[in-house]
Amino acid sequence: MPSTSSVLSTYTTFAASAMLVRTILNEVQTITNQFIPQKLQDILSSKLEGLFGNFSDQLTLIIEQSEGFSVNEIYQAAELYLSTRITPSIQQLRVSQAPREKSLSVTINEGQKVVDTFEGMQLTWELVTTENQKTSLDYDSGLYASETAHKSFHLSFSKLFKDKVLNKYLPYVAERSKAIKETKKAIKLYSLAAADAINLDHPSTFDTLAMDPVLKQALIDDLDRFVKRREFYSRVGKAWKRGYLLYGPPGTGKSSLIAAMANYLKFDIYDMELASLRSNSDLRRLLVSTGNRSIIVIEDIDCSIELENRQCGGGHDENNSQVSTCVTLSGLLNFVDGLWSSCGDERIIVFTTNYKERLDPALLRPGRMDMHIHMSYLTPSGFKILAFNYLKIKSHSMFDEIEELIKEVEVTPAEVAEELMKSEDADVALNGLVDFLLGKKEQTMKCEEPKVDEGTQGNEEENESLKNEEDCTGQKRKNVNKKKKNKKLKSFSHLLRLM
Ligand SMILES: Nc1ncnc2c1ncn2[C@@H]1O[C@H](COP(=O)(O)OP(=O)(O)OP(=O)(O)O)[C@@H](O)[C@H]1O
Ligand SMILES: [Mg+2]
Repeated sequence: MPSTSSVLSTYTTFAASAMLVRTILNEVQTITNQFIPQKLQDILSSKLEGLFGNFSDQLTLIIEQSEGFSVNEIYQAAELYLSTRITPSIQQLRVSQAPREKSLSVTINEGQKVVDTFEGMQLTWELVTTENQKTSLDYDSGLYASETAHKSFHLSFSKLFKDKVLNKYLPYVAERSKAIKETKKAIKLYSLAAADAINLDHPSTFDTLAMDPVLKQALIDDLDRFVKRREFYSRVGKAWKRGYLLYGPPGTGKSSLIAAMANYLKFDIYDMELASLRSNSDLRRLLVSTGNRSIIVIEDIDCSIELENRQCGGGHDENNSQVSTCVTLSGLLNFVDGLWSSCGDERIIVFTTNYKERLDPALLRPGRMDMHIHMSYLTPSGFKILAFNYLKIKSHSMFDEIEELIKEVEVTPAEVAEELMKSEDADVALNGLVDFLLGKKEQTMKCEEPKVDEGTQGNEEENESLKNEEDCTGQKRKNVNKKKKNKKLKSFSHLLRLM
């Protein structure tokens, strides 16, 4: 067995020769810079690197922006981390500000190097862009190619530190980026409609949300438990995921609740518009591309699944092979059960619907969605929250009257919010709200007039009464359908963009 000193001396000799080779390479570089055209220089230097590369004491880790279709979490972490490691030696920075972003985002530009130190190691980061990389997407219908610029970070350091970089430094970068993200509060909203994510700038929080206080607390506790239980999930062999089904009439705050959850957890939101996906494989591709610590939202699940019946069908692509043209329920369930479990960590999925009863029982089976949350019409305690949100008042002489009316009529938080926004003067706004509620009560009473007793009334009157009832239910249905129709155009992200 070689003695420690002989190993050391062999290593010293090796390191010395590596340094010598480096010096020679640098010299050659200086000479070639002066006399040889750039193209030839590149070829020569790559050949020389190839010849002597093995002697280099440097190791370079390539961190690609994406691996296949999935995002590379460490790339994203590095990008965020490096934005806090800008040193005076850097000559170019990339600065941007998206329309809804509050602050500038600063990143290093391609070709720029950032030198970082960590526990006695020196590490060099470089952003490298490769243009025109061909990507083939495997849709059910076949392949198609696209040309994209592909980015990667090259992280170089001494070969001696390989283990330390992999086991300590990179986890540190990931941890730091998580912390930076929390302080930046930059929650991203990804959707199919927009190529780039936008910052979620939705003001909804649990404090501003009017919902049953017990249910609200139960949900907050559930979320707290979920994010703390990394070890628990791995110990019991369960994927670290949680599913919520939000159901209730339009305007009761389902979308607002999702924004409140994202703001609370600092999770990004992925808005999946099932209607714009062509097939289950589109869905798979999209899901795999979602990041950790995110909320995946599928709004109006009843409408999305309805699509299956109306629009699903076979078709043929140019190669005459069968293609499916929509996402199916089973595709979705597969994802909830299986694929979902195998991609990533710390994810929440939220389905919303106006009609829980219309959902396929398969979706509601225990275990699929962990919590079913009913967003109901406004309650007196919910009204107090809205009054405080919109008018900054905690009490008012009209509160009792309003609360009584709220108990009698079905009114959504959205309707009340709209009334409260009409004036900054509390008296005016609350008076307007009372008129609105009285109008609603009158309409409800008209619709609920008792049915005539058989035999005591003439047929004509009976028919009139039935007609009246039909009008009311018909009207109710019509209203919901009208809202739904508008909603077809309105995804979660669309809604936020309009705000
Ligand atoms: N529970 C609530 N608390 C506070 N504000 C609410 C609540 N519900 C609705 N609002 C107000 O009404 C607006 C519309 O509500 P939201 O979009 O969250 O309803 P929704 O339940 O998602 O409706 P839909 O079923 O039509 O998608 C919100 O932007 C908010 O201003
Ligand atoms: Mg909604």
